[in-house]
Amino acid sequence: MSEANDRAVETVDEDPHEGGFRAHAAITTDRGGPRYGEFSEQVRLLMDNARYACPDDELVDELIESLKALNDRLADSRIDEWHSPAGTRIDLPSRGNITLPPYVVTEVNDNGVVAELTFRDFHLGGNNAAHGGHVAVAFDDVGGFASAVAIQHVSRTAYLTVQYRSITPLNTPLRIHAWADRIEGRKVFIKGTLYDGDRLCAEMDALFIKLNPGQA
Ligand SMILES: CCCCCCCCCCCC(=O)SCCNC(=O)CCNC(=O)[C@H](O)C(C)(C)COP(=O)(O)OP(=O)(O)OC[C@H]1O[C@@H](n2cnc3c(N)ncnc32)[C@H](O)[C@@H]1OP(=O)(O)O
Repeated sequence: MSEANDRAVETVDEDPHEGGFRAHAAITTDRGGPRYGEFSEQVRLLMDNARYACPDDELVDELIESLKALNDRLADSRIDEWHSPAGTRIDLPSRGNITLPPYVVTEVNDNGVVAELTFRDFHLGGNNAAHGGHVAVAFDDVGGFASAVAIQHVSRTAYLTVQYRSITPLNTPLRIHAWADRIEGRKVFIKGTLYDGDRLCAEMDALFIKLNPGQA
């Protein structure tokens, strides 16, 4: 890591370790400012381009210097996970979390959570199709969302299985749906589907456990 990264990590306050139940709900629409979404999009584009790039030596030298400079500037603005915009900006795709495949929630109701999800170049597994791991990541997050909606509490994935039914395309708006199939005490059984139009790409069967107060 760079010097700026070392500095940033040293100055982050120790997390009070409150587990899933935090005193302050991390839901915002303004952290990072009005152009934070554009910033996230540029980062995603960087990841997409890097996935497919084949730079020559001269360009690699140039890019390394540019990226070092960018990373130094970004590292100076690092804060702890609970206060960063990424993961809390509910007005942005995947709450502004660039590590997730971008999805936009279109429905939240008794039937669960529905979202429009697009795997991008960065999510390539092979042969222009999404990597299966990224499909599972999408199910985990939208499934966790559906669990939170069903029990109005934070829960954590105990298991998650994916049935890959057909190829999941990149750069195509897909429909992901997750819902609570049944709830037994702290256990929330979540099911999910991923469709490209009428074609079923994958299905999820998962168990989320409602966290106890203070549970880490
Ligand atoms: C707008 C904002 C949206 C916000 C939306 C945000 C969405 C984000 C979603 C991301 C979710 C994640 O990725 S979470 C990260 C990935 N998951 C993890 O790291 C979890 C690691 N594992 C754990 O922490 C733990 O094992 C837990 C919390 C899952 C369970 O531990 P516990 O709390 O001690 O519970 P425990 O007593 O063991 O189990 C409770 C009951 O569940 C059963 N059980 C527990 N695990 C399993 C299992 N794998 N398979 C079957 N059954 C199980 C037990 O038998 C028991 O049943 P019975 O005897 O009561 O019948």
